[in-house]
Amino acid sequence: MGLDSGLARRPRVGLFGGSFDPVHLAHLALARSAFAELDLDELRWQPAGQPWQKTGQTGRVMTEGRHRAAMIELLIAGESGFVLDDIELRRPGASYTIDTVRAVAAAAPGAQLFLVIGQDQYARLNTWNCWQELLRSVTLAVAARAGEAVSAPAALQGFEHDMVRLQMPAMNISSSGVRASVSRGENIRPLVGDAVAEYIALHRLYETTHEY
Ligand SMILES: Nc1ncnc2c1ncn2[C@@H]1O[C@H](COP(=O)(O)OP(=O)(O)OP(=O)(O)O)[C@@H](O)[C@H]1O
Ligand SMILES: O=C(O)c1ccc[n+]([C@@H]2O[C@H](COP(=O)([O-])O)[C@@H](O)[C@H]2O)c1
Repeated sequence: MGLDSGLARRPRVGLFGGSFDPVHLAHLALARSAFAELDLDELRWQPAGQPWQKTGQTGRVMTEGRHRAAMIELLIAGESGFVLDDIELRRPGASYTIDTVRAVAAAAPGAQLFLVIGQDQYARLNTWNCWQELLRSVTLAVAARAGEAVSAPAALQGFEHDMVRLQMPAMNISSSGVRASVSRGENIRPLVGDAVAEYIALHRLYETTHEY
């Protein structure tokens, strides 16, 4: 055993899950903020296969996973430390983050895991599957959303957990807003960047969306 073996730095891995339907520039800003502020070795973008809270009750149909993944690849091309991880697209059934965390932890024992989310998801984290185990397994990294400063929701108060506030200033961009803009024929380049806007136009995504 080497003299400094007890001092080895644990790999710091960020998990960034989302519907990403489509991915947009606030996602990129959030990922960059997390990567820099948390001193991550790697940030994994993990598009959800079946985001059950978005599809379950409403019956909303997600854009095919291959399109959502392709748009992420375009957006993160050239960003060092960012990887597309299709673990949730390959897993059948509802996408539960706890299953992903268990799988990543088993594959990378010793890694410190950071779960990157926006305040809207932090506010409802107690509705997630096995949320208490999840909170014991990761450090949350939370960003403000427009009109929603980072703040622990009442339902989590009294349940100790590690949480880091990200410094990223709130950005008023959402996937639902992008979908609505496309269906109105507006220019979405300022919301998603050129490459993703061109992909959406080429594949004629979101043109016939009726609910956002
Ligand atoms: N503008 C934003 N600022 C901070 N976090 C964001 C922003 N947009 C999305 N996120 C976070 O990114 C993650 C993935 O979000 P998601 O793919 O659902 O995008 P969305 O814009 O919230 O989508 P929708 O409008 O369809 O609900 C979530 O944790 C969400 O809170
Ligand atoms: O694990 C759960 O039960 C759970 C419930 C709601 C959301 N999530 C995850 O949170 C991430 C953001 O979700 P969304 O709906 O904002 O795209 C995405 O990876 C979802 O799979 C996870």
